Parts: sequence; C-alpha cells; structure tokens
Amino acid sequence: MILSKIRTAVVGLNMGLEHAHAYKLAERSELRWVVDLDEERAAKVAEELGCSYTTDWTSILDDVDAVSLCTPHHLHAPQALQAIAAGKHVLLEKPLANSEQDCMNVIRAAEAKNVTLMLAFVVRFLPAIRKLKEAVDSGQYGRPVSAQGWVEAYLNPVPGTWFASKEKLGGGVLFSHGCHYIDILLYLLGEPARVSHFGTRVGTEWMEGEGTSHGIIEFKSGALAHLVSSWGMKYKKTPAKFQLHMTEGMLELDNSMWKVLAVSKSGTETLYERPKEYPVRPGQNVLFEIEHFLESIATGRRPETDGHEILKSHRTIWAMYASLGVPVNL
Ligand SMILES: NC(=O)C1=CN([C@@H]2O[C@H](COP(=O)(O)OP(=O)(O)OC[C@H]3O[C@@H](n4cnc5c(N)ncnc54)[C@H](OP(=O)(O)O)[C@@H]3O)[C@@H](O)[C@H]2O)C=CC1
Ligand SMILES: O=C1CO[C@H](CO)[C@@H](O)[C@@H]1O
Repeated sequence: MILSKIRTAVVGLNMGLEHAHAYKLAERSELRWVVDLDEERAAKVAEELGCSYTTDWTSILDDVDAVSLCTPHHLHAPQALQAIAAGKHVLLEKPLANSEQDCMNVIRAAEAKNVTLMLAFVVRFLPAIRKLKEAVDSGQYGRPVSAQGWVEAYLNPVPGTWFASKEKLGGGVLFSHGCHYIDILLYLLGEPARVSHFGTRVGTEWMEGEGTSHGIIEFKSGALAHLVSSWGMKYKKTPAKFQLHMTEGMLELDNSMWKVLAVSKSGTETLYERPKEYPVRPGQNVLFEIEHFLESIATGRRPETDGHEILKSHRTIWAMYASLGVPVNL
C-alpha cells in the first residue's frame, strides 16, 4: 500500500526524542503523537515538535499508521505484539526481545499481519558504515583478516533501574550497546562460525549484567574480530572506533562515526567525511534509519534490519554469553 504521508508516533522519549525529531524532518512522515509516562516531558516535546501527546500509548493506535517503540528492553516484545495486533508498522529500538522465543513471536506476528517490522540499528544506516561496506565488497583492499571494534563509554550508575537488572536489560553491555557492532561485523564480514566471550562487573557493580565485555568472533571466511564494549571506561578516549585489517589495506572508522580512512600501498585516503548538508542536529543520526523504515512501509519492501536479520546478531551474542570464554560452534 502506498501512503502519501505516514502518520507516526513515538513511545518513550529519551532515545525516542531522536526518533521524534527525525520523523519531523522526514518528508514521508506526519508526526502525530509523542508518548511518555512522564506527562510533563511528553507535553514539552509535543509543544516543540507541534504534535499531540499522551501517557497512554495504546489510546493512539487508531490515529497512526506506524509507531517507534523506544522503551525499556523487557517491554519490547509485549508492546510490539500489541502494536502489530492493531495492524501498525513497528520500528522497534534494539533489541528485538530478550529471548529467542519472544523474538520469534514478534517476527511471526508481523508476518501474519503483513506489517513492516524493523529494528532500529542506527549505526548500520550511517553513511560511513555504508562506505565501509562498499570498500570491503569492492575487493580493492583484498580479503578481511582482522577487525577490532571499541564501544567504550562511561554510564553514570543507575542502580535499581531496568538498566541495572540483567533480566530486564536482557544481559549486559554487549547485548545493550556492543550489539550495534556485532551487527556491523556480521554485515561486513558475513556468517560467523565460532565465538568466545568474557565479561566483568568490575567497576560497574551497580548493574547485574557485565559492564565490560571482550568478545571474539571467527567468521566462516577465517577472518577474526575482537570487540570491546564497556560502560565502565571513565578515562578512555579512543582515536578510532573500528579498524579492519585486510590483505591489501586497512579501513578505519573514527570515533565520531562520520569519517572513514583507507590505508593501502597507495597511501592514506579519506573515503568518507561528514558533508556540510548533514549538520549535527537532533534526529540527524537516526534520520537515515527512519527514512529506510518509511520507505519500506511505502514500498512494501523488506527492511534491511528486519527481525530475521537482527535475530542472527542476537543469536551471536547469546552464543557469546553461553561460551564463557570457551569457543562454541554456531
Ligand atoms: N541506538 C541508540 O543509540 C540508543 C538506543 N537506545 C534504546 O532505546 C530504548 C530506550 O532506552 P532509553 O531511552 O535509554 O531508556 P530510558 O529508560 O531512559 O527511557 C525510556 C522512556 O520510555 C518511557 N516509558 C517506559 N514505559 C513506557 C510506556 N509503557 N509508555 C510510554 N513511555 C514509557 C520511560 O518513562 P519513565 O522514565 O517515566 O519510566 C522513559 O521516558 C532501548 O531499547 C535502548 O536500547 C537507547 C539509547 C541509545
Ligand atoms: O548505542 C547506545 C548508546 O548507549 C546506550 C546506553 O546509554 C545504549 O543503550 C545504546 O544502544
């Protein structure tokens, strides 16, 4: 079905604030509602963006075509199922759900209702990541040998919240934050073959899941990847976010995620840098994924980060957790 303007709503207004700004920027969307349990917050955002607000997201389903769910992880599956049952297209913040069974339930429900289900893996849609993919696939730099990624941050302790609960978060920092780079690694390097993982709570004892994670993936191609994810690195400032060493060169993503360098026998080349038309403004980073979601709805095409695609990277993480440092065959 081709809709002229897709009527949208955003539920949960912390990360969801970015979605709301992006829906406001996107031509295909008419942002109609913002929803948060905190009425004052919802009212403030609604006033800024010129839409309606409520604290009860289920009351607006008749008035929208699509909804972004930007709520705590343990609510993703039940809320997605409810929105899908009402025939709404869903852009779900990561993760899809905290268990494989819940993931499958959401995927099957969306297929049965013939609605678009997309996972909001914002990093995947950044132009720099597209450029990295193009460079890897071009063959110009040879074959992937070794990738290193760093997802290092410091999270102010929030004990007693859903973030601190392993059950509600669905794991630790790897599942909640490193997941972006597990997705990128699979996107760039293909099918994983074996994984291994260590996690620690040292320095992040306020949370039940691991606050620092070291994971290794061996790909079917033979390439290796090492990902460090952490919410406990108060003083670390990495110059690079991601490096991929190839047989004929090296590709590097900088910490802003808006610059890609290539090093090869012909020297160092900037493959991509943030252009002037992408100023830093609220909603800009997620605009690419929001536009992909709206286009998928309008055209009926499968979104790139649909449930099946994302379940592959969730399974990789679950296998890493199961490995406890010992390689586990996937
Ligand atoms: N891709 C990215 O870069 C990021 C993604 N995220 C993802 O976004 C999602 C939300 O995370 P985050 O924003 O950090 O979480 P927060 O807990 O900070 O914000 C969630 C918001 O949702 C509200 N909320 C909770 N339940 C409901 C409900 N039933 N109806 C309406 N509003 C509700 C909360 O209200 P209240 O506080 O009153 O409970 C809160 O304002 C997660 O899936 C997370 O993984 C988060 C950060 C970055
Ligand atoms: O990328 C991200 C940034 O950090 C958040 C936590 O503060 C994560 O949940 C999120 O996925």
